[in-house]
Amino acid sequence: WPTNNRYNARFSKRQSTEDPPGQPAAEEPNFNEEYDFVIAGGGTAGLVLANRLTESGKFSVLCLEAGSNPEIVRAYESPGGNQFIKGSAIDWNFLTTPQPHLNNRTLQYLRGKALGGSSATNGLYYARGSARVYDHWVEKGNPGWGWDEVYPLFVKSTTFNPPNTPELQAFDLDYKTWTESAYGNGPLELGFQGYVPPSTNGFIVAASEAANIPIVEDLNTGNAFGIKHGTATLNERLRRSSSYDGFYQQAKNRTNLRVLHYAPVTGIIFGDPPQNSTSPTNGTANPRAIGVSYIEQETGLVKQARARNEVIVSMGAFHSPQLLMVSGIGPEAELKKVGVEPVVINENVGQHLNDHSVFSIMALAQPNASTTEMSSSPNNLQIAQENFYTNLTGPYTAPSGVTNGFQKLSTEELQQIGAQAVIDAGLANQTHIEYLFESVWYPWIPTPFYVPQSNESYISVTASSMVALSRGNITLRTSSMSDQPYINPNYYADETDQKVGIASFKYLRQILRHPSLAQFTIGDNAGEISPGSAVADDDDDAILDYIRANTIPNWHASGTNQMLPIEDGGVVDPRLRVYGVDGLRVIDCSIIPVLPDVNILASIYMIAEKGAEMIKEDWNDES
Ligand SMILES: Cc1cc2nc3c(=O)[nH]c(=O)nc-3n(C[C@H](O)[C@H](O)[C@H](O)COP(=O)(O)OP(=O)(O)OC[C@H]3O[C@@H](n4cnc5c(N)ncnc54)[C@H](O)[C@@H]3O)c2cc1C
Repeated sequence: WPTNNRYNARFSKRQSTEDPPGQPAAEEPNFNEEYDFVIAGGGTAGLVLANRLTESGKFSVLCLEAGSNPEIVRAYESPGGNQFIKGSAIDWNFLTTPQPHLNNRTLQYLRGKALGGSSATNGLYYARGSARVYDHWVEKGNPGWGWDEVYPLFVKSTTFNPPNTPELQAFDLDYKTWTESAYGNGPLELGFQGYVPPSTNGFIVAASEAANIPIVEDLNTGNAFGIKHGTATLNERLRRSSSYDGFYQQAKNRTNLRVLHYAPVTGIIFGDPPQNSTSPTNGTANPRAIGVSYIEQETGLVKQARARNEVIVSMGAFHSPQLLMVSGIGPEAELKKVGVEPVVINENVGQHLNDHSVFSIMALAQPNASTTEMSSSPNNLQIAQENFYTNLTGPYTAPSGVTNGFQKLSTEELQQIGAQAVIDAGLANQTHIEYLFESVWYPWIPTPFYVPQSNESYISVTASSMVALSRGNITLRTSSMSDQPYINPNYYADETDQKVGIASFKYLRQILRHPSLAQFTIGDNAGEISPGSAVADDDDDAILDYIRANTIPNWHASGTNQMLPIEDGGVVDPRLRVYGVDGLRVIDCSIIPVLPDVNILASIYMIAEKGAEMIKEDWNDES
């Protein structure tokens, strides 16, 4: 990867005798502060790192977060309040580019903008992938990331709260099972949602019988194939446990940790390491990241923070590649487009965006089988909130859906539906489709077939391919971090994704029509109103049209700084170091080389735990 000397020309410290006669000395960064590590982004991964890197006391750490404290949108803490985060001050409110394979629709893309990042705003569902997922990462060129190596880190992050208190025991406990040894005593608290309507258990039985998904004790022990009530990031008072609530609260009073919110990072600074540096990469010819610039929004002042050891970028799948690119690390044409002088050309930065997406079938439901009514009037919401805050009862104690089942298709079935490419990609031996139950109308958009009415109740059954092969990208709008990048997930570009989508639609119908679930619906065809009878069971073209009209993200964007050999599309090596640069790692969802076969939050906690462990090894912290 070619480099140039921009970092030297702009920022290197030079002896005045070395400067050519008559030339001014090179501009030096005016560092305001100095730490061992500077973490750009105080989200899910960023706050795990902030905690782990300061626990022994050996290092000082600055962590910079663009957003606020999440408590400015208090609804973030409650399961029922999840519906009020979308469009609020703790979300980035991104839009994708028009999606060519989804009728050119522009999609809302949610992303947490606060300490805790997306762990403070997400759907609360916690799941580890199949062992095969991580072993696959190793096969792709990432030693050290196999299931046996990463499983202890999944365990380390978490504490499981059994439903032991009188309040939790008052809820229906069917299918709320767990394997005790799968959890440790870490800062991230897990437990079960509270109230769920009876249709939720109906869904579990229906999915197990109609889609051949076994009812299991736990999905977090290396076999993600099965169904039960999901583990949720909730404490025993059913308040959200995010990286802000767990990892940050545990570490915030340490004198060697400084965490700033309202402090957006604007660029990475390159230059020489400090003279007494003991960097493991000291003396290489690579440019070296020595700090970051940021805006301290509360004073309006621009600051530059020096990182004696390393800069760690943890800004998520969209902003992390954007920061690399505006700082000079990225595809040549992309940097040229906005006039950024290259530091390291790497064509892979911002590419290979991989995401899961969802679509649903909606049915008219009996009011007590749905939680739609809770949100249908301010009065109902007030009652639900009061019940939650005073005695931990009622529908506000649960998000509208964290009961998910994961289906594994046989090799024969994959071939029969036209998904040989899934097998070829090494994804045969994992789960293939996630089925989700929502006790409301979901996704929240109307479809071409039905507009949700304020006086009706709904349930939705949702499918998400866990083997999405389509790839999109993140590209620059301008050279400034103040402007959102272009986000193109490119859903359904790959024809195999279309085949898997059609197959999963057919299973959704079978699940909805199964008597265990259909009994809670109103009307013909198990209450199906979207798409309803206009789309016949065997009309694949009409099914695909429906999917194109109804798909939204499942919020698992990843891969834009893949951990892979550089010749295979990589941006970081297996120790999460950016190729061609010293003193710079990326540790967040952007490094994922192959998406897990479940929702990805648990894997981000694991990646951050592993990143912290590797940094401590490299900098001789033996704690
Ligand atoms: C709405 C939603 C629902 C989801 N539901 C689930 C779920 O139920 N289960 C599941 O497993 N996964 C879910 N996910 C996915 C999961 O939460 C994310 O993949 C994960 O939290 C990402 O972690 P991260 O550390 O990579 O990024 P984030 O947690 O997003 O952190 C990135 C941080 O960087 C900050 N940042 C950005 N730019 C700058 C800048 N210039 N300077 C400083 N800071 C900056 C951001 O504000 C943010 O705090 C969901 C995601 C969303 C958005």
